[in-house]
Amino acid sequence: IRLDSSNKQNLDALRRLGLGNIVNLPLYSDAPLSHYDFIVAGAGSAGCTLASRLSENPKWSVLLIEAGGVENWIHQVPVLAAHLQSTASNWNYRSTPQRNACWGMQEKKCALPKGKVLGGTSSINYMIYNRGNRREYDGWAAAGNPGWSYDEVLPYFLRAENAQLRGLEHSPYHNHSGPLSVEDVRHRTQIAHSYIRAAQEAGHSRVDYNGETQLGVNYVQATTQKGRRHSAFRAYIQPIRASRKNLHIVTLARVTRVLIDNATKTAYGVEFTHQGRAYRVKARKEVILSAGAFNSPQLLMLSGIGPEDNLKAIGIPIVKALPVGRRMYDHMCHFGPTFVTNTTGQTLFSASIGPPVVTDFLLGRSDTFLSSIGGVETLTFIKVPSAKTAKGLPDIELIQVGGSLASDEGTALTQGANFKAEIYEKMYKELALQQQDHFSFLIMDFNPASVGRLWLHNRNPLEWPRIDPKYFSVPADIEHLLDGIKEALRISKMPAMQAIGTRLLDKPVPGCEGHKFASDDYWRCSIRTMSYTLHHQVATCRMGPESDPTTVVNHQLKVHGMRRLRVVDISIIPRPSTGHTNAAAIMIGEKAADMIRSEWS
Ligand SMILES: Cc1cc2nc3c(=O)[nH]c(=O)nc-3n(C[C@H](O)[C@H](O)[C@H](O)COP(=O)(O)OP(=O)(O)OC[C@H]3O[C@@H](n4cnc5c(N)ncnc54)[C@H](O)[C@@H]3O)c2cc1C
Repeated sequence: IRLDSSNKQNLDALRRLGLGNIVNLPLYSDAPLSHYDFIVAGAGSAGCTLASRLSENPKWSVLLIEAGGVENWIHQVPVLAAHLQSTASNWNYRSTPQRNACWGMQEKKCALPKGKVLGGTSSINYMIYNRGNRREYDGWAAAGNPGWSYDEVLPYFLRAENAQLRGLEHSPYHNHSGPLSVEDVRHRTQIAHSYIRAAQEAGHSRVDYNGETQLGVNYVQATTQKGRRHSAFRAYIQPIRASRKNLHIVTLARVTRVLIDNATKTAYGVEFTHQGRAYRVKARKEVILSAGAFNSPQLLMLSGIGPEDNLKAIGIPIVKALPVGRRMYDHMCHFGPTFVTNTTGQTLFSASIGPPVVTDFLLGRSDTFLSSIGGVETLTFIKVPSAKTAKGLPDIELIQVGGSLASDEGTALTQGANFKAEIYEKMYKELALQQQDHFSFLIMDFNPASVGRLWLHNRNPLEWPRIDPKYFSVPADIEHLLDGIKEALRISKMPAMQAIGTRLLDKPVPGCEGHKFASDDYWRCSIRTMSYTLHHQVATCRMGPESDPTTVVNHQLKVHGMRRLRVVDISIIPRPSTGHTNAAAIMIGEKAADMIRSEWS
């Protein structure tokens, strides 16, 4: 951004970046040199982790390039998670119009937010800390990825973690000395306590879902520190920024291409734009793409590495034909059902955030409702009759949230998800007007059969790739969510929930009024309408052996057929995961740092 007062667009961009961000920017914008040992493109969950670990070696120089700015204090207030989606810290992607999903969204386009800030998506996410199931990682290893079994990745989850979790002080599944703070959420509603009891009455055991067994229920674990967001930036970059002279960081800089010697298929640098100037910086050792599940594949394709037909169609010369972006999995959810209760003052409405709460939060109290991670309170991992996953592997997660679109009166959550205004108006507005206590579920499918894809529609590096997740293109995915909804309804009828007068919100979903309310067909319609992704897109640069024609990188995360080029972020995850993806991205950054260290030391 050039500070040109006559340029309205620039001023608008500055306004959206916010004052705190502008104040921080000079601290995180080094003048780039011509050469570094390692160049990391993208400073998100994985990129911050990797750059921080690589620069621990004082003999290595590392350049970290980030398209966005720097976090400010708003990012640190957990309850404001949804609001960050309407700031410049969000790339604000949209899917192509969906045939089978997102009917409740404007133009049937699902919102696909991604973090555009130092810290990446860890700086705008909902802070749920969840690693995934042992069987999942063992499956990665069995598919030709040595080194990625659960026993081999667990040390990297642990290396990252600084857990402050009550009752788990001596668990072998938690570490207390890593950079990333993981805590209990101190603010808990009476509804959450009742729900935990009810889930147990319904037969779900109380578990540490990051421990030995995942199936069961518990309060959420969060990547917060004393009740404030602890992003990859806060954990890995901020603490070492002043002392680590061999780590250079350039913010508001957009990588546009990897420089490749076509004869030897060797990556030797990157091109990027920064403050209106184009730069070429060279890497003595490696170029590493950590630009996330949409932008790492975009950068590969812009550099001539991708599907032949796509690149030919837009006139990019082929360096290496690979199925980049040809697969994309995601965790689609159903937003709802919502239940009202006869409690009072338990559900957070943004209108009730007054000066005393803000003062308490600023003074360091971590149990005010500003520390609530966007309202998420408990997680239940279940197996449903329609899914056919292996024994012990959950297929559905019930994410219980204090509130709904009513919590912020139809503003940030509604806009962030691209919901049509009528969804709030017809279903939720009355709850907001009456300040009626209530809670909702997000029912999430861990193992969807629908496979999406991503491609380039032109050569402009500043334009979005096209993203078609093809949600619910396999009808069985709807049946899994329907089973999940039925389980949520069953738990709502347990004595502990009935003791607080829990009843289903009976306002029909707009567009589904033709079906008998709460019948299976009504829920199927609701699933297609209130489709809400949890933004866990993976596999766009899928990891696997070169003999597998669906893969892009090998088990060392090196791009097949290329030299000195790796991808280190969640785009390498080979199949839909059984966890939320931030912890996995950080684990991937930690593990990649070890692999690179052992290769170059
Ligand atoms: C709204 C939301 C809520 C979520 N909630 C949770 C949650 O509660 N728990 C959880 O575990 N997961 C959650 N996730 C998912 C999780 O946060 C992400 O999967 C994870 O952070 C991805 O890490 P990454 O390193 O792969 O990519 P990112 O963190 O997205 O990092 C990519 C970085 O690269 C930068 N970049 C991209 N292109 C360029 C370029 N051309 N030049 C320079 N820089 C570039 C981006 O700006 C970004 O900073 C959520 C995601 C979203 C969107």
